[in-house]
Amino acid sequence: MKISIGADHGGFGLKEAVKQSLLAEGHEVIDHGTNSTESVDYPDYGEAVAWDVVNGVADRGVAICTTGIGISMAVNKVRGARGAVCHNEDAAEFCRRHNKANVICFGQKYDTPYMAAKMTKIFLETEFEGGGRHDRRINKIAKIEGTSD
Ligand SMILES: O=C(CO)[C@H](O)[C@H](O)[C@H](O)COP(=O)(O)O
Repeated sequence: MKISIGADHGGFGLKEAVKQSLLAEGHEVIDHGTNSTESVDYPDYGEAVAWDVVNGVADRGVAICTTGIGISMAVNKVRGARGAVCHNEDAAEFCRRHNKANVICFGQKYDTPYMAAKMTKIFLETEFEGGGRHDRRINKIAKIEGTSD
């Protein structure tokens, strides 16, 4: 798959680790940076990842900051992006199965490289269940933001 990834200075180290795990799994990676621990602004990186996914440049996205919170807020401001902050495997699975998340968000403060790589793998390999109630809810989210899914 083609994966867009981005992080601010607070997520830089974890981004590098997740990027390496993606490459090792044979994925193509679009890396929007940042490329050091020099202070930057997380909305710039969340937005870049979200647009890649929404525009079909990437199949899925990974966005990382210190907590995962700020960058997920930025991701979710882009119409059609569904960013999910995950800190465990169950969340990584269910954000796909029920919520059709297209961007997974991590917090370097909470998520180890091992766990982030594991959650990313689950996120990429799990399909949206679809079906009546899940489609209906995704469509309601799309309606809130003025898009159809
Ligand atoms: O976690 C974040 C946003 O939710 C960011 O990664 C920031 O690093 C965090 O807000 C701390 O900011 P600082 O400029 O690194 O002190």
